[in-house]
Amino acid sequence: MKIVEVSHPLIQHKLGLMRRAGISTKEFRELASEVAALLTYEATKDLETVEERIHGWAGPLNVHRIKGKKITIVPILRAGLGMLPGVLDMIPSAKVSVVGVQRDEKTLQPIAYYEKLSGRMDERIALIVDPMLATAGTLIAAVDMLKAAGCKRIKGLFLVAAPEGLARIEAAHPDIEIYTASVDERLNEHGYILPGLGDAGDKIFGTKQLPATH
Ligand SMILES: O=P(O)(O)OC[C@H]1O[C@H](OP(=O)(O)OP(=O)(O)O)[C@H](O)[C@@H]1O
Ligand SMILES: O=c1cc[nH]c(=O)[nH]1
Ligand SMILES: [Mg+2]
Repeated sequence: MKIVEVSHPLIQHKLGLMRRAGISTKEFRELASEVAALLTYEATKDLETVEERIHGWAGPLNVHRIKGKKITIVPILRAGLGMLPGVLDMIPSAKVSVVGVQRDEKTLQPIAYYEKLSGRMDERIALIVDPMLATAGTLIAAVDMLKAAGCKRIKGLFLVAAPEGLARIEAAHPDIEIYTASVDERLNEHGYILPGLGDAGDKIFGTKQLPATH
């Protein structure tokens, strides 16, 4: 399976900022989107283009445009929405297919609860976006949905991935490609990535439950 850990200095710098304890919702959100844009640049390097003859300011010339039905971005609710603006900045005309999968906090099993896909999924490249690839239960459920809809070419963009999850997705769906800003050390006993980012969804949406002060 193609796994690309994108070690560009800009990505590493921004990911380092995201790892600080106490980061604000605003800053985490901005950085998630910025890293997503940079991961998109890397993940779309191999897109095929076709030549087209146009009239330029100094006369006719050949230019390149992306071939075929192009891309559908697939944010996994909720946290994947935090990466969507950055991906759309790079591919403004992309269709968006929304998938809802939530991990049961006790069993860590994925629960699929929503699906609204673009048309002609069989002709599109799907770019799944989700900040965290932990046990990979969520990703496997999302890829199952996309393949059931006819999707043949799937890439996943993650801010951070755990080695355990990468091994599981490779066993389940070796034909997809993974792009991540970091392959971290491991999962803890609650299925959180270490050193990781903590709960990415809570940080993007500002829903972190603070301990009671009385
Ligand atoms: O690889 P896994 O072990 O399945 O875990 C990763 C999933 O967990 C988080 O979502 P969460 O279930 O917290 O939902 P949320 O986005 O609504 O917060 C994260 O955004 C991934 O979707
Ligand atoms: O570390 C993790 C694992 C799953 N979901 C998160 O938000 N963070
Ligand atoms: Mg969450």
